Amino acid sequence: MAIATVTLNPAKDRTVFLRKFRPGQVNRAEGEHLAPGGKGINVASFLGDYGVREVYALGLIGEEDMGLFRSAMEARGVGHMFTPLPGRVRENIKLSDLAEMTVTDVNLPGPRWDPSHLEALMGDLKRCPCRVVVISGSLPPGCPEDTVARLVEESKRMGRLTIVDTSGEPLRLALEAVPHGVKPNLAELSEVLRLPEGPEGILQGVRRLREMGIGLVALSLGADGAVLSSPQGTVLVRPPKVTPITTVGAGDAMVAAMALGIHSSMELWETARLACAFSLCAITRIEEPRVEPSAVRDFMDKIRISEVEG
Ligand SMILES: O=P(O)(O)OC[C@@]1(O)O[C@H](CO)[C@@H](O)[C@@H]1O
Repeated sequence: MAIATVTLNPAKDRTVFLRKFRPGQVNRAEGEHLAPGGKGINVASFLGDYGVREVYALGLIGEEDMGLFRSAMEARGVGHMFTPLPGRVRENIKLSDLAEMTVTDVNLPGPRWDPSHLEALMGDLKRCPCRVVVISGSLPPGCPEDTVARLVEESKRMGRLTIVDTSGEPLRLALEAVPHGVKPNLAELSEVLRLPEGPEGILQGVRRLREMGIGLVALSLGADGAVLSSPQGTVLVRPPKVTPITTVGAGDAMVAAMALGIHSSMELWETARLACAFSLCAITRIEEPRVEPSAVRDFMDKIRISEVEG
């Protein structure tokens, strides 16, 4: 049985490399890179890059860009069941400052949709022969805020295990539907749970998610790594120092590893190590394939894991 990813608001990511980003001034680019993206699309791509078979990408795709998204999936052996929308997919701009090693995201809202498109996507999800469903990213304008929660409930009714990666009110509502897994970053979780600052906030956030009944929690902490928690315990996973080329997709790579961990019944520590290695691959390489098995193996040896009092 397969892993499916659902992207309600995909994007074409245009990364623009700048020697130094100067807000309010004329910036001349050193180069650019354009790739089909959106959180669930990235998760499916990374799984395909890693050689996972039986991955399906589902989502609402502007029909003028359908060819680009289909061929990106096919090149990685990823199946697709895309619902066409009129027009194009939004283009998100990622300003990569090579001096500071930071990325400034300018994410557009995305195209209009109507309820019939969502029903079509629900139909595809029902037909998709999957066991794990990843629902990732923002919602297009006007899409009801409980859409992710509805997808979680529907998937659970079909006996599937869901992972959610979204933010704001859609995340709060999705948590009430109790997905199997969730991967917020600290800012996203603090916004929803109103956590205290510092290490206490991190541990409290993880504990509260687990108390809600969520089986696998991954709280991403940027360059500091991540805390992962399941009934097997709670671990802090720390990456080695690397020079990132982009941060776009770092969280999606972590979600891809979580999906694989759940799908293959991995131990918590194994999932944590894989999640960190996937993420390191995604930030150190922008050309495809971004998550190569040999690079994952190399990073795995350099990652430190410690148990944390949950
Ligand atoms: O606007 P959203 O849906 O929250 O995020 C969209 C996005 O920033 O997420 C991916 C990286 O995680 C990119 O491919 C894409 O541009």
